[in-house]
Amino acid sequence: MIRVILTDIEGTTSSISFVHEVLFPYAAEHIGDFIREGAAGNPAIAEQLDAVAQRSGVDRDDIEGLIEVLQSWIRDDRKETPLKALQGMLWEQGYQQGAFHGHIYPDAADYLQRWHDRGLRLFVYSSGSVKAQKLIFGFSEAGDFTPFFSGYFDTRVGGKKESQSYRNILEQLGVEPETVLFLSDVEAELQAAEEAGIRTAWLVREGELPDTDRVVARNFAEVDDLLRKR
Ligand SMILES: CSCCC(=O)C(=O)COP(=O)(O)O
Ligand SMILES: [Mg+2]
Repeated sequence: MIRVILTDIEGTTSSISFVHEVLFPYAAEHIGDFIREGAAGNPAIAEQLDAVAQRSGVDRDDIEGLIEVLQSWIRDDRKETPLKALQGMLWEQGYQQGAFHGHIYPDAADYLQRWHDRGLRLFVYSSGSVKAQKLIFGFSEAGDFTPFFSGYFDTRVGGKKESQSYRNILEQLGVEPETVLFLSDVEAELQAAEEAGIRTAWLVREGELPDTDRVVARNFAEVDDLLRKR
């Protein structure tokens, strides 16, 4: 029986276009000045720049070089943990200033609340940092959804296409794999979760349905139908 829902964000609870056409461009526009102003005096930024330098091989004192690396990672949608941490800090400014609100599909908003009220425990697993996850749900256009979530996981538990990451999550949650349903729009993530014994549903929100043996859902109402049948 499913007792835990673990959900991806981009393409699952929220649109890919919001992430790629609003969040990423905002980060690209502001990250240079954010780092130039904070590199020396802000230990949280400095810590991430240490990691960018280590990962890229660019000299730690070459601030413009590090910014260039970060810009290229944004362009290439690289799921690098220090980039994701810095993006979370930047987006906090954007949300707080009202530059944008988090997108959440109406069906996701509806069923997250219903599942919470029904006693299911809800967790997020996204490549976006935990801070970014709390922001998109906390400042969503439909209100604050953070009270419905019991916890958040990001790439600090490992990459989303690696089965060990899901084993790490199971260990932290202290639950049996077959009690967890993972929702994602990316098949390689579903495959990795299944290798850890977790149940999955593939969110295919647009376009043709794939020819697959996997459990597929168009939206969270269809996921709910699956839950009720299990
Ligand atoms: C947490 S909102 C920003 C999402 C993000 O930065 C990202 O890379 C999307 O990753 P996901 O694992 O949610 O597909
Ligand atoms: Mg996704």
